[in-house]
Amino acid sequence: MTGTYGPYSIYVLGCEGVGKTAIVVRYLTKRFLPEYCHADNTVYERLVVVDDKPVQLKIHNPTGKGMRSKLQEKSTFTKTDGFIVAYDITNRASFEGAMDILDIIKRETKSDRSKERAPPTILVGTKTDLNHLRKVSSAEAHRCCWSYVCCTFQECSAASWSSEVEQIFLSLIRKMMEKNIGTPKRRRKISAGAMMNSGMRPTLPQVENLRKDTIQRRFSSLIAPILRDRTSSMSDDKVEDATQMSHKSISCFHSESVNWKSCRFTTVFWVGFAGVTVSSGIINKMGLGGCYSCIKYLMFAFNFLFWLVGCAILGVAIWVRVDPDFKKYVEGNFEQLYTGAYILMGIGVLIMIIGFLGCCGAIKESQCMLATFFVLLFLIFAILVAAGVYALVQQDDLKSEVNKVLQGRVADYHQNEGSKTFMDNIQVNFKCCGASAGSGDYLLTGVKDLFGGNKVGGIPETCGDIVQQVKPCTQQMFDFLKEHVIIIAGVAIGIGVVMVLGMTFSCLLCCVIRRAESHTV
Ligand SMILES: Nc1nc2c(ncn2[C@@H]2O[C@H](COP(=O)(O)OP(=O)(O)OP(=O)(O)O)[C@@H](O)[C@H]2O)c(=O)[nH]1
Repeated sequence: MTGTYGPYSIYVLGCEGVGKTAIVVRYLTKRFLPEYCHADNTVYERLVVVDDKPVQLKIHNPTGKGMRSKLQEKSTFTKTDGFIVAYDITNRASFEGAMDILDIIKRETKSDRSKERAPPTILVGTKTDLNHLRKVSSAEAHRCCWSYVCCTFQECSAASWSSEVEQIFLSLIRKMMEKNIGTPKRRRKISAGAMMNSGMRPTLPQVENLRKDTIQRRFSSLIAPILRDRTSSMSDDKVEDATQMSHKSISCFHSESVNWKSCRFTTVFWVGFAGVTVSSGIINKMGLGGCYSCIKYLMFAFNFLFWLVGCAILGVAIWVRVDPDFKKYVEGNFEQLYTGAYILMGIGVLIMIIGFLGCCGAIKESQCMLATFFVLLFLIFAILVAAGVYALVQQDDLKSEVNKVLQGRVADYHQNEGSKTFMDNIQVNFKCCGASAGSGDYLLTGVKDLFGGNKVGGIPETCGDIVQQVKPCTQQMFDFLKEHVIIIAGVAIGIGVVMVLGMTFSCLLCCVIRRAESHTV
């Protein structure tokens, strides 16, 4: 490090509430506080290192209130080396305000300096974590920025990424250094001692005060309702104790030199409190930020898959209904399969509709679509749970129904080719015979002979050997289900979890959208 560059004077300008303080504090402390209280025209002085060179900065952060009149002061432009002009991407008026400020900078700096000496300016779109509420596109801001001398454009979120904010300051500082403002004429080597004497401290008293102020204000507003709530059932002297303790703890922060030892217990308490309140505040103010986008795209991907599954089910159902080979097997024998195909078509279409609502609802951030998605998913979930419970409770009824169907097919086995194919398939696949009495079921079947007697049709070959012949198909089929109950339960739980996740995400997304909308109004 050869010497210190600067001091460079940077003005951070923009309308009220666009997040000027947030980006300055983010750059200087790498932190984001959801609320800031600061005096007008706060100046932060800091020594930073850029590309191995020490650079002294003076960052001016006037409040957005009455920005126009502040810009009438000529000194703002003559003594400034670089500008950051901020607007809130979710607030169009703040963008127009930023354009006005750029106009004023353009006008004022042209009269003071040559074009080449115009101070580097960065137009910054803030709060990109609220992208879903964006009112100013990056392309438009880029276009507008081009018409100003030495103006570049960047976007950032002080709430989410400190690196974006750092990049903004770094590029501005580099530009100021490139322009040689402050070097070598204004460059001076500043020793640590000289720095202390001149009042330029590497620490940040303003930021410390700001943080202390913010914490105090937040604590005061927090403690009031809590104390009110906690003390409502206390005796008078206990109320007095509690009030004194809270005052004592707050006064720890008020005192000029904080005596951490004497405030040990209360400090621990408040630090915990601060953690909870600051993090909940961040979540509230950020509209969930990156997490929100993550849920949004997860929701989209999940529902796109859901939609594809719906398409596949519909496709299979249509194929079952129209395929000529399948028709040969089904017609006259197992017409119920067609009913099944129609049911599958309905399920496929329903899944496609739900997937479509979920996809569009997530991408378009439509509360209406997301709510419909939630209601439909909830209905299906309820129906499936009810059907599952019914199947478990009414197992015996179900068994007798299946048995009836099989007995009908066994009775028809020797007369109807369809019933024969049907039973043969079941008997081969489940290694069983007949419906409820094994091969005995076939002894009662057959066609009447010429003399009117019962002609025994015989036991089908597909009933296999003597061991298989004693296994009735109804029992075998239910045993199969019992053996595979873990897999069936796993699949059912998997489907349930996916549905519950879908419902939770859609609810969460709806809440975030609603909260973010109310946050910007
Ligand atoms: N979601 C989100 N909120 C932000 C961001 N930056 C600032 N805010 C919020 O915007 C509000 C205003 O931020 P400030 O930094 O005080 O804005 P300012 O431009 O300094 O305001 P003035 O000094 O009044 O002109 C605060 O509630 C911040 O929490 C951001 O990147 N994302």
